[in-house]
Amino acid sequence: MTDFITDSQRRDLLDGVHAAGREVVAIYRRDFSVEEKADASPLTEADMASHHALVALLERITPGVPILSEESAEIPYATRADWQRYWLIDPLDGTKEFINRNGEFTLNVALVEHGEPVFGIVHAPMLGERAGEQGQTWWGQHGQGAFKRDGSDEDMPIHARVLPDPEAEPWKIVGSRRHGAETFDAFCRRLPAHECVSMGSSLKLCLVAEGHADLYPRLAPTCEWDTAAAQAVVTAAGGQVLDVETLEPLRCNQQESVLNPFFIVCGQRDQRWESALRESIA
Ligand SMILES: Nc1ncnc2c1ncn2[C@@H]1O[C@H](COP(=O)(O)O)[C@@H](OP(=O)(O)O)[C@H]1O
Ligand SMILES: [Mg+2]
Repeated sequence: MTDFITDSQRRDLLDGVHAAGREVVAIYRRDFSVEEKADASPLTEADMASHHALVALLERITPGVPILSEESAEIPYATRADWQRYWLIDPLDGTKEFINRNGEFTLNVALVEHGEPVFGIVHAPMLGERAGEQGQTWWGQHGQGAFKRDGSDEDMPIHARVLPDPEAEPWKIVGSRRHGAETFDAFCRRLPAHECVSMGSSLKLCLVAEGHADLYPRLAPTCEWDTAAAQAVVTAAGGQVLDVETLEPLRCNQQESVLNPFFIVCGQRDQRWESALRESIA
């Protein structure tokens, strides 16, 4: 459990992430330029505006705590390996969804302690009834639980749900709009009765955290900043984010590479999906 983030710091962080979200929304609503990064992935003005806003916020609230952002990731492992505690951020996850203007993008801020995401905020400024003003926000903190804000500052507790009897209620499986469709289908074919839903960005993990989805198998690459904030939400909501090979929780900052192993997000472990997973990745 982290007592590093006090209630007042958390309030300031949530306010600051919302302010960064409003900067992103202003860009979303006008014409914006799209560049290509070295790895051929897109970069917009909004990614950089959010990056600068979040870095300034974190430096103000927790001076001296190191920050690793998708947009300033060139910090060698020799330096990062000594970090006991750091902020890991993805200023705009789902950049392609942002460009397509379907609203399924998020701002992601995680506090990682000894490799474990212990606190996280995921903010989707263009979702919900007050899209573009308050949007929707999920946050979780070890020892405090997980919560959703939907259009207001009210924190509603959320929980990952117990897997239903699939004969009575099909399992809900969430997958990416763009990545890993073949392996996702191979896994789903081996499951009992289920329904699939597609979603962009770290919102997929939030759906499991709030009990709107049962499983999110990610059998395609992601980076640590894509998942850390939402992993903190999922675990605080009673769920898990597990490496598909070891079924151990994902850890950050364990090596030079910031690539995650393939993983599955669940409310709880269950033999039925574990055997489907083993067969589909064999
Ligand atoms: N080949 C690859 N290697 C690493 N990460 C990848 C990847 N292909 C996609 N991703 C990650 O997957 C995220 C999008 O996932 P999804 O399509 O499920 O929403 C991207 O986030 P960004 O939008 O922040 O770049 C990106 O980080
Ligand atoms: Mg991302």
